[in-house]
Amino acid sequence: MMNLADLGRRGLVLLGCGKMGSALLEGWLGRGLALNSVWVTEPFPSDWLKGLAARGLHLNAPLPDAPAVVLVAVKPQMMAEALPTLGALGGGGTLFLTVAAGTPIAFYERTLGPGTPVIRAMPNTPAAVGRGITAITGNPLASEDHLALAEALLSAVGQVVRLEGEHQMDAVTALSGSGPAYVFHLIEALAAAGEAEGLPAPLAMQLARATVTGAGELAHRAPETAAQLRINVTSPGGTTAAALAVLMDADTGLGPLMQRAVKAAADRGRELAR
Ligand SMILES: NC(=O)C1=CN([C@@H]2O[C@H](COP(=O)(O)OP(=O)(O)OC[C@H]3O[C@@H](n4cnc5c(N)ncnc54)[C@H](OP(=O)(O)O)[C@@H]3O)[C@@H](O)[C@H]2O)C=CC1
Ligand SMILES: O=C(O)[C@@H]1CCC=N1
Repeated sequence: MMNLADLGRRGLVLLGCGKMGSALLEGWLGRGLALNSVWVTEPFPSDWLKGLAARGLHLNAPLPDAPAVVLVAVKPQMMAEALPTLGALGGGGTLFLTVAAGTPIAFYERTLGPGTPVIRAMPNTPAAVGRGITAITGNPLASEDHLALAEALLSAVGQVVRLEGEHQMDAVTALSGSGPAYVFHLIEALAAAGEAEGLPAPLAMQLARATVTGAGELAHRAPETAAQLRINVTSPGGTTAAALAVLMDADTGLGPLMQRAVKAAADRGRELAR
């Protein structure tokens, strides 16, 4: 694991520091990255960022000539406006690590110059509690050292997996990038169903939230497969089996519904890439 303090000499730049940029920065600072080795470009900085700036982080200040890494964490819709401001850093040994959904590596190469190492990463918001999962893939100029550096940076907020190539990125975005939202919606839907069965709203929400987070933690820690954990809950002829008959219906169950949802997200990723 690379020592984040090693980045201090050349510096690390964040272009955009909203939810995802902040989650990553918090993880890095927690692992010993020095505040004065971080430059953040962000039009509307949070109070948290302003507090860090008071303690040495460079906020909306002139950038170093050749930082080790630029993390790009603006929304894809802002990319065409934001990225060209860093054009001077392209092609000069700075690794561009981007978490933006949809925007293809070719866009960065066009904007920053073909000699620029680019790694595209797809994290997710459990990064905020160190339990994210991030998938990465790079252009041909991204060396093994660059990939290892990206892995070291991103492992500060959870697991990291390498993809076979960029062609897998839309599916990954639709599964793990957007996936936490599906789980949060499951909590909402479960609570609403409990209310429909007569429970008061606060109790239904407490039960639903604890059930989803508890089941998630069990899935995280237990050696069994998800299928076995499901079977462990299901008494023959009991209540769970009755619910699963609905949820596992081949036509109207959660399987085909989830396929439609994930396909919609992947299709949107492909649209954003155009
Ligand atoms: N949220 C998620 O679950 C995930 C997000 N991503 C990707 O991460 C990226 C960031 O998303 P997220 O953190 O949620 O979004 P946010 O809107 O929270 O963060 C984006 C930040 O970039 C800032 N910004 C806008 N224009 C510029 C500019 N010209 N220069 C510098 N900064 C600018 C925005 O400022 P302002 O608010 O003032 O406009 C904002 O603070 C996106 O590309 C998204 O696709 C990837 C995986 C998961
Ligand atoms: O909704 C989005 O576009 C981003 C990408 C993955 C999660 N959030």
